[in-house]
Amino acid sequence: MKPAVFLEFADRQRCARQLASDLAQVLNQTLAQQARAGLLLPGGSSPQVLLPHLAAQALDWARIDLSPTDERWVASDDPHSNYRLLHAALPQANCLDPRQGDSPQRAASQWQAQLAVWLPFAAVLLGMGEDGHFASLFPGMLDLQAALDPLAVPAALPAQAPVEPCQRLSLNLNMLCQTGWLGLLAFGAAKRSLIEEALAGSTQLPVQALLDNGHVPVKIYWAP
Ligand SMILES: O=C1O[C@H](COP(=O)(O)O)[C@@H](O)[C@H](O)[C@H]1O
Repeated sequence: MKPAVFLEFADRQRCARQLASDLAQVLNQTLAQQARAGLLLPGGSSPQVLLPHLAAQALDWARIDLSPTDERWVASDDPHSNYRLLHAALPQANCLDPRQGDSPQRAASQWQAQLAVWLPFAAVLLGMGEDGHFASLFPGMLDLQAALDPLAVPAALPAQAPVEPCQRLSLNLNMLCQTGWLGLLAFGAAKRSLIEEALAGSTQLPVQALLDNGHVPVKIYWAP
């Protein structure tokens, strides 16, 4: 497999512009060959600069199936909801709410079943925390190793964050790798240092497993 590619930009706007254009190219290529394209995007703060650029791309949004890579177990209109962020920014896409049941376990299993119909995804973009987590796969989490196993059955699972909102839903690493294009968006010096350590193979953090996934090379978009 090709190694990860590290793309460095002078500022966040330039980074977001290029990433939006690259995502649009992948999605348009997919839509030229099939009826629908699956897109997974992260929540949190990093995509907020990306989403207006992405919304401005020439894309047939009605044919794009969109889901967050992970979700906080809060109401879908809560300001912490990743679904809320994506749906508000890209209202014309078919945005799937991961809250598909009345408990995290039931929601995860329904969300997983619905995503299985979209496979393979056209593109998956991840964010990363300063603790090295991606999606909602946090260092020290119960069953983390199973969720990071590149040979695990592609799945959605209940997850736990060390900070509020603690109860999460996340896709496992192998579900996130069922894609033709895999990207990681990260801003700031602290995240850059972590990525450099992971590229050198010297961390035990979740992001290390992402970069070493063995399925699909990761394109890293970074700006200060
Ligand atoms: O909790 C989460 O954190 C990560 C990173 O967020 P950021 O604010 O540091 O960009 C995010 O990718 C994930 O989707 C989110 O649920």
